[in-house]
Amino acid sequence: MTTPSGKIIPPRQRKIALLGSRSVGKSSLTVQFVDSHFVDSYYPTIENTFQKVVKYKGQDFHLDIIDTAGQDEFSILSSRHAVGLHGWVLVYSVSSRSSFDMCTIIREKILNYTGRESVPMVLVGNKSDLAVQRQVTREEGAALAASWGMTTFVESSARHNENVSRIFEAVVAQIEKDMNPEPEAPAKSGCVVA
Ligand SMILES: Nc1nc2c(ncn2[C@@H]2O[C@H](COP(=O)(O)OP(=O)(O)OP(=O)(O)O)[C@@H](O)[C@H]2O)c(=O)[nH]1
Repeated sequence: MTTPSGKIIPPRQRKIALLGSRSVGKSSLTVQFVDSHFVDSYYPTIENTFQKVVKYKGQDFHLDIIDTAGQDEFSILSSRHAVGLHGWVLVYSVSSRSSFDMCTIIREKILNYTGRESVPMVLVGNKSDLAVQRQVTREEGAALAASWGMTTFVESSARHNENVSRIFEAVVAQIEKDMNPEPEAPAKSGCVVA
């Protein structure tokens, strides 16, 4: 990419991790985003890294997307999933109350590792197509995201490719905001719900 004056703008490298309980759809969201298809079968992930180039505000971003193993309350979050990363996607399934509760635990661990009060992060309620099995309302998801000061909350369906790219756009936007804060911008309250 070049500026109007011909100067080459190098792509920005950004590292993002998807974290959440087992079987919430972390791999499915990643594969849908990177390879545009849905995998119906379930293979527990150990860890995979995917690459994709996205454009945000005219700038190319090379994303390293780390699809992590599902967490439970006893798993020890690896420092590799907290330190040296730029952004995080916390995923739960709207059909699993325990996976929703797990997001709070994982967020605490990330904040502890990074020593920060907030980090670029997007909360995602996946499997929004499972209407009958729903255990967590959209309002509860949005309220949790807002209580953490997040500006975006996304409900997605990897199965139907709904709001999948929005998740990654939102996390890139959060990262850029975090790295280039606008001191003059008036503080906005509220959370955009997708
Ligand atoms: N109905 C529905 N099923 C989904 C959706 N996303 C994932 N699944 C299914 O849920 C199961 C688990 O999906 P994965 O993507 O493997 O979940 P994961 O979070 O990566 O699982 P771990 O590797 O154990 O952490 C698979 O059978 C998927 O087909 C979705 O949006 N809707």
